[in-house]
Amino acid sequence: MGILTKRDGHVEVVTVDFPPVNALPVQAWFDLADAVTQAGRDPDVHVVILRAEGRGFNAGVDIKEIQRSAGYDALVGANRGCYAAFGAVYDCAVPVIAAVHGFCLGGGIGLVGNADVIIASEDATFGVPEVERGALGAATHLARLVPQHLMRTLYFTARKITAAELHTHGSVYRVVPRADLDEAALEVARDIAKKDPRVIRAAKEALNGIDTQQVHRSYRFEQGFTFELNLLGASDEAREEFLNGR
Ligand SMILES: C/C=C/C(=O)SCCNC(=O)CCNC(=O)[C@H](O)C(C)(C)COP(=O)(O)OP(=O)(O)OC[C@H]1O[C@@H](n2cnc3c(N)ncnc32)[C@H](O)[C@@H]1OP(=O)(O)O
Repeated sequence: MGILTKRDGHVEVVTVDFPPVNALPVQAWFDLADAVTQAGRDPDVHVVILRAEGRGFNAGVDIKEIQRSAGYDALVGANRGCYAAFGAVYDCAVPVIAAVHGFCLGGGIGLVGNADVIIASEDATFGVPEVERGALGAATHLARLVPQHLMRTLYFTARKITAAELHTHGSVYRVVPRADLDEAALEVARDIAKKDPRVIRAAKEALNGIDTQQVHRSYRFEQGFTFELNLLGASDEAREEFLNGR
């Protein structure tokens, strides 16, 4: 359990393992950020794969941790941890390949939307249920996966979209059977790892440099509304509703 790392040649495989659903507590977001950043700093690493164990890739922030914590430390921590983890994927000095299975929700979209390549299994679904949780955020990242009006529709309705649908939009590169997911991600990773790492690192920096979307500022802007909704009490009500099963 935890954020685990394993080297496969020049590929660093970062695995998220927080049963039962990979809803990450505050510390795990920071640990994930550290693992991805450290991997990029290692000159022997040419590419990173981000994957998960268990029922789904990611269920977002640990809502229970926020609700059982007094004050706002866990809420602020979750927001700062997500900012750090999403940013680490984007800023990683080498390409990050997300290998997604099962559900990918909320914070999971933040990770995947900032990744360089997305491979998904046939069972994968993606969604941002923030409006039902009294939070805002990850629209920045969902907007990287689908066109604007679909992003808005998904955001306002909290509906999910399948890996196959994302493939039609070009954001998911390949959709494969669940049993083939790791190998499919490794196949792309090895292809990248074969190239001159000096060129690949320069290419990552160049692609970030010409990106029209300022992902860090954009997400930080969204987070401001999460804090407003918390001050209004709307967020607390939404989280209690989720935990009480309504
Ligand atoms: C910027 C980022 C923002 C965010 O990330 S906001 C949070 C966004 N995430 C969500 O809203 C996810 C909500 N969860 C779900 O939709 C479902 O769950 C799943 C699809 C992930 C899994 O569904 P199923 O397989 O039917 O399992 P289950 O019985 O619903 O959940 C198993 C246990 O996991 C707990 N759990 C699920 N999600 C979270 C979470 N995000 N934070 C804390 N706990 C969570 C449940 O409550 C339950 O627990 P118990 O076994 O004690 O009843």
